[in-house]
Amino acid sequence: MGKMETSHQVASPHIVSSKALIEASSVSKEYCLGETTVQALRDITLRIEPGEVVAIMGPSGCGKTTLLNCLSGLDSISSGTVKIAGRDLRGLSDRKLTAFRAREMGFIFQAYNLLPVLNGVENVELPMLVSGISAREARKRAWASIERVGMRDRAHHRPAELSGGQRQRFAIARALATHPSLVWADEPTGALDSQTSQEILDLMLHLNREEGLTFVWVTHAPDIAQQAGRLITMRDGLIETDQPVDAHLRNGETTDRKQVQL
Ligand SMILES: Nc1ncnc2c1ncn2[C@@H]1O[C@H](COP(=O)(O)OP(=O)(O)OP(=O)(O)O)[C@@H](O)[C@H]1O
Repeated sequence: MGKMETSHQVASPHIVSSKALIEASSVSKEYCLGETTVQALRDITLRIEPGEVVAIMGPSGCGKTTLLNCLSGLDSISSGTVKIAGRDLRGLSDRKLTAFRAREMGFIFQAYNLLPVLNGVENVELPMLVSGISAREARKRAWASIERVGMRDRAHHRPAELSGGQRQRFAIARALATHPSLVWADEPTGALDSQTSQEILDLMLHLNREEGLTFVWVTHAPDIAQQAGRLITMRDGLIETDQPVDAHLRNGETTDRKQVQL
């Protein structure tokens, strides 16, 4: 499969591809714990277009991370269908799914997930080396990606020598290095102070505007969610609301950033 043809051309919300980037139909997920079954997702149907920034909020345990894991193919679903760029994930073998994910999606986590013994550039290139890209090409792409997040002068530092915001920039560089069209972010600023958190959000929003990258954020924070283009709220494994975020909220024209309520 070639690259998603939507990359780099859909920063404007006015350009809507006829093909959804993410299409979930009646997705359910159950976890079996001995005699007990946890119904983590119940019949979720959802469509996300290329170029969107979507925030998912909801109380602890409502299924946000499970939804992200199931939509991205990190976890299997119990029933339903998930298609990414028209590709049904269940039709892929484990090996093909891993390769598809590595090529087409980036992941950002609250805990950065950088390896402490590697410096910044080595952390960024590692997943590419693992997925079989040549050392020379991986290094080239890693530097290009580090450039995009403004971390060139920190690239030879190990994570312990970096601030939280700088670590997250390297994690974003790692997520972007394969030029995915879609980036999943689970509490991407959860470990950061509010100013650094805003810088990381601004970076992601810039990448969305300038390069058409699609972002799905899982977050607890209303002030982050209201900077997305669309807000999905969940409760008990269900989608409770799904609506655009008002433009005036998104542009920060209000002083009350708590207006997005669960
Ligand atoms: N691997 C697992 N095995 C069993 N149950 C699980 C597993 N992962 C999640 N669950 C359960 O599924 C439900 C949804 O969990 P999930 O982590 O998706 O919630 P969340 O909304 O992301 O929560 P939080 O905001 O606290 O991170 C919870 O009841 C949780 O206990």
